[in-house]
Amino acid sequence: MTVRTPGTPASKIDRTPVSTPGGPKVREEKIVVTVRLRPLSNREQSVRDQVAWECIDDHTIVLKPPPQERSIQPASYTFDKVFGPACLTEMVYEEGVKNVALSALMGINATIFAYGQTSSGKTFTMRGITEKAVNDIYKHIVNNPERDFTLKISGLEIYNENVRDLLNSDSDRNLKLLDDPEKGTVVEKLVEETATNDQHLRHLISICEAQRQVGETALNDNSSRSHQIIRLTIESTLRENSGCVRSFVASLNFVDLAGSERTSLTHADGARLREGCHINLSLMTLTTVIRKLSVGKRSGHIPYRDSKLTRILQHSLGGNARTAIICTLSPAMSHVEQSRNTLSFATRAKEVTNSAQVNMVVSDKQLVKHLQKEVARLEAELRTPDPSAHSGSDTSSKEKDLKIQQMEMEIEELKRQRDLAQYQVEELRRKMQEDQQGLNPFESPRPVVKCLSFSGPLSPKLDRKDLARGDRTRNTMGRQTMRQSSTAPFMLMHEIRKLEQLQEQLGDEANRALEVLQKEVACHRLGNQDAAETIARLQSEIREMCAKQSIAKEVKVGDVVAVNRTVSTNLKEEITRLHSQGSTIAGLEEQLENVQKSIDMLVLSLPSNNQQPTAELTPKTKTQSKKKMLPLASSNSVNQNFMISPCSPRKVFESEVENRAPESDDIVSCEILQESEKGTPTKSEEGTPCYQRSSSVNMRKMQKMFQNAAEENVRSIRAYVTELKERVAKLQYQKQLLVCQVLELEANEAAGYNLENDDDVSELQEPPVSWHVTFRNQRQQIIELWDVCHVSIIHRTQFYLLFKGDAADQIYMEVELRRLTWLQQHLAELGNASPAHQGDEPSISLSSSIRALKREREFLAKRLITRLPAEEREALYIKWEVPLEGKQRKLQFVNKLWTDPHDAKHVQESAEVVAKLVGFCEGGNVSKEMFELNFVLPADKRPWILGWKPISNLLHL
Ligand SMILES: Nc1ncnc2c1ncn2[C@@H]1O[C@H](COP(=O)(O)OP(=O)(O)OP(=O)(O)O)[C@@H](O)[C@H]1O
Repeated sequence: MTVRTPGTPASKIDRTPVSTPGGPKVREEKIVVTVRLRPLSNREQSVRDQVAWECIDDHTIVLKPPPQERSIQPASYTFDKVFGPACLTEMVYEEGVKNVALSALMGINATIFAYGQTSSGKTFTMRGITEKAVNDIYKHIVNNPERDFTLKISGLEIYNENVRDLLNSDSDRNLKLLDDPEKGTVVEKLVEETATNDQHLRHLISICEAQRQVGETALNDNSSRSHQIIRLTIESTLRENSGCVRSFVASLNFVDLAGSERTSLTHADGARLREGCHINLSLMTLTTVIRKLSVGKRSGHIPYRDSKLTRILQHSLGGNARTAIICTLSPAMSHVEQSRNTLSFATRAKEVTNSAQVNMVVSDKQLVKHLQKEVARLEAELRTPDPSAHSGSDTSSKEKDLKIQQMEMEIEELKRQRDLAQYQVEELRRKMQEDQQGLNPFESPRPVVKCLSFSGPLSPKLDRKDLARGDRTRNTMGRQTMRQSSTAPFMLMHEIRKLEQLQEQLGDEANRALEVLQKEVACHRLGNQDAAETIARLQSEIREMCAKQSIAKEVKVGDVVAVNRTVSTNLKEEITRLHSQGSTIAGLEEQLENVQKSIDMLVLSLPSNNQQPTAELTPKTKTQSKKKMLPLASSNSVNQNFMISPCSPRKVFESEVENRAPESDDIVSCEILQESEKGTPTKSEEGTPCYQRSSSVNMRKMQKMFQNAAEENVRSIRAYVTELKERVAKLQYQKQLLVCQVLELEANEAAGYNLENDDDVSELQEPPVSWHVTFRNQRQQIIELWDVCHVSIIHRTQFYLLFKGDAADQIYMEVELRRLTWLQQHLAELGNASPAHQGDEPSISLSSSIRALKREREFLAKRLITRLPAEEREALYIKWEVPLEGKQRKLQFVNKLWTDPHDAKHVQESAEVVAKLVGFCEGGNVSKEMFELNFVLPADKRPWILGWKPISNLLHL
């Protein structure tokens, strides 16, 4: 049989908090500490020992040394209760521990300790307390007939650190303590007897006491030489018919400790001395545990395991139990020091907090009983269908229906999810097939990744400002390129062809956009001959461009593979051809830029931009506005279609033909409309046909509608052109990337790598790295290269804020990295030599980069005043450690930005500051379009942006 520790009184425990309405779930409670001062013993009286202590009230005990004992300082101690020599044990029980002891009847573990020096009255007190508690327990049982109570008792003593069973007189052996993950510490094979009644219980208790080790010392004829623990386990359940299967279960421990003793006073030797040592040692551990617990449970390690006593009583010390300690004192002057120690222990114990809970248990036996009853009831119900039970079955059938409905819905949902998943798989498969066929490299970055991106880790970290390391990076990149598939050169050419097809497509789209715009202008009848002419000119240029491209198109993609034996020659030819075509893309960009300008002009001329509110219009302005407005409305149908699919002008035009009436008809219909609204034709100042204005409300409404439609049309075209521009920029980027790769291949070839015999490539191949990791590595490398190459910090900020690891950013990251690597190499080769001139622009050099960066920092320093309020500036100076009294603080501050590429926080904060100064973050809309990737010449040329231009010049793009 196994006794359970107080924290785990039963095998299947479902602990629920102490039911204190409105109170905390776990009852946190300090240990109840009382002091009992016994009368002077006969022995003490016989040696004329004097009384040193006095209980001055119910809570305070004071040390009052007699006048002749001048060396002893008076002292006062306060506790939950103090009991003087005249107090009976009953009072100690009633007022000191009863509450705690009887908690066990409600499922709360409880422990009552007696602590004190030898012969101070512990055993005397605990015997009385145990007796009183047993009385009360049985009184409670009698008073609560609705509950079934089971009382079990076990008794053990810890003698010389051995655990002995006090109910098993045959067993003299040391019982083992076992650690159970669920129950805590358990004493193996400890006898547990079930008490049949109070008499039986008392008898069992008396057996325990009789078994206990007692010996005579100089201070006590019957000195307890061991710590005794009598444990009552009380389990109570509501009686059978209640159907309740949960029980309260708790342990009530009566702990009579052996007394601390001084060998000098007990005159112990031999066995007594050995006992005394063990007693003192385990009490010392108890004191340490209490001391540590008194300063808080989280005060580090609590040495419960240092003695068997503290191990067994762990739950009573700061755990799941209510605990009361009675500290017993001898009043004798001769024991003042020992009594002081006891009071000091008591004072510590007052500060220890326990967390008691109600222990509920579901016993297997009860559960089986309950289930058997339930089964019997259901069987009976089935046998005799009772009409009253019918309504019940109706309810349950309704519940079933409801459940079935619910399940059907769940099945439907699951089916839907399955179909969706199947569809997604199909989509994925289709896309993969498309990718393999290389249908459209723009739609997804995947083909680029497959053919162009690095698969291995990037080059090692660059040392700051170490241009000489360019070689290493270059070689690493070269090797990385080499690690790509041996078909890389063919794939490159394949990619180039695909890009060209795309470029052609873009040209087509731009042309269509222009056509739409031209029609819009024609309909507009702005009289803006210039705009119409410009657009016509642009159209013819684009047509010309398309014609040029068709010659190049004659080389089919498939042909590339056919000529794979002369890879190097082909690549060189490709480069030459690309160089010759470089201006085409630039031209396309420029043309689109012009289209946008034309649109801007249109926007400026729209009624909304120069029209006053109708009520305030002068007759002249009214005439003008009407003149502009009506034809625009007539073309509305075209542009509504255009708005639906701005990226697919082919569709737009098809529907345009179907839906749109001739322009002249539109005008006529407008005229008719106005005529019918009793307007009179008139002439404008310019003498162009004009339409009668209507003063009616309907006419005003119509005007408003037309105006809105016109604005919408222009906005749509504008958005479309912007998108085209972005796509052209992307195309440019991809082309650059290809050129970079071709250059690298050439360089590698020149360096002796055998492109066509790449047998050991597989050996070099490294496991694929996830895009996220690659992105982080690439970004870090880019940041370091920016620093090394003194790249514009505005550019750095733009790039840093724009590309944050999106899958679609791969190509941009690679191009940036390649450009920078190229630039680093170029700068290293050039050193500080005077740069050669490329056309009108001087080629970039290290010193020119540094100068440009310096100018940029000066510009940003000036912006500090206009962009940031004084308080924010001051805060930044403090944060960035710019001396408050220093000169040129603005420049000092800006000079600190973007200076440490290895500090991620510094980089982030630098980017944030620069973004604020330049105004990137305003409105929170940082878009890729906004940056235009620096391939389109910025309208607002700043010296720092020019820093990039020579790179493209050097690449002849
Ligand atoms: N409150 C009291 N009133 C009268 N007599 C008392 C009281 N307390 C203790 N005594 C007597 O004092 C003597 C010693 O008491 P007791 O054996 O209980 O001390 P103890 O602390 O258990 O000692 P030990 O640690 O050596 O076992 C006993 O003879 C006991 O009857």
